[in-house]
Amino acid sequence: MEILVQNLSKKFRQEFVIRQFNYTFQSRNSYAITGPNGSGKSTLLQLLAQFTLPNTGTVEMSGVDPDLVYSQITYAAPYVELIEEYTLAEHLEILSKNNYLPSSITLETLERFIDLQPGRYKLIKNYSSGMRQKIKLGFALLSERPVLLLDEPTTNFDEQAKNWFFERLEQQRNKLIIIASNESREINFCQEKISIQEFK
Ligand SMILES: Nc1ncnc2c1ncn2[C@@H]1O[C@H](COP(=O)(O)OP(=O)(O)OP(=O)(O)O)[C@@H](O)[C@H]1O
Repeated sequence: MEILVQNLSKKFRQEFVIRQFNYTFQSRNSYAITGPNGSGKSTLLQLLAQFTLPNTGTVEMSGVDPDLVYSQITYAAPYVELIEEYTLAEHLEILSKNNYLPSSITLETLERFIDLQPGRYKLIKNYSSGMRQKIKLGFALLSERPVLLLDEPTTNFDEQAKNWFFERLEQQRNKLIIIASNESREINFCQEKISIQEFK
């Protein structure tokens, strides 16, 4: 499977954030999107996930209906929020119903995977920011969708949480992984490096 991106451009007001981005992303490969703050890394991930529309260009996924590209993608980012007033179990129920997570994932599996103490009735807003980040990443890593988009995944993580994340990410090398980052360990995990500055 591959993602073919052709002539992708995005501007906000009159300013191009990304201009003429052409690239082919391959399954079983990993890509770091790098660039300074405000250079367009998150915008590129959002374009790939079809969260936002481009001004020009296309994103095609081999063998997938163009309107269903999003259904092949998992996406974890600081701005993709959990629902504060819901519990972990309620999130799990929604994500299973939407086929984001396999129905075989139980609350116990999830809590074990993300190393959390059982808390059936604990609301998301009562978890720390690092734990919430772990929950988001846990959902993305437990999904069986073939494309994994991660925006600054280990921001706010301590060393132990970073180790937790990279051990599990290593087991996902069969997916197509794209990480927007300026953090050396995240960049070094990836086989390919793409500087967003080349597409201005
Ligand atoms: N919805 C929007 N409306 C207007 N401008 C936007 C919008 N989204 C992003 N931008 C602008 O586009 C530019 C790129 O933002 P983006 O968040 O993609 O950068 P980034 O490289 O991910 O930054 P960071 O490293 O700080 O997370 C910025 O100048 C930002 O202000």
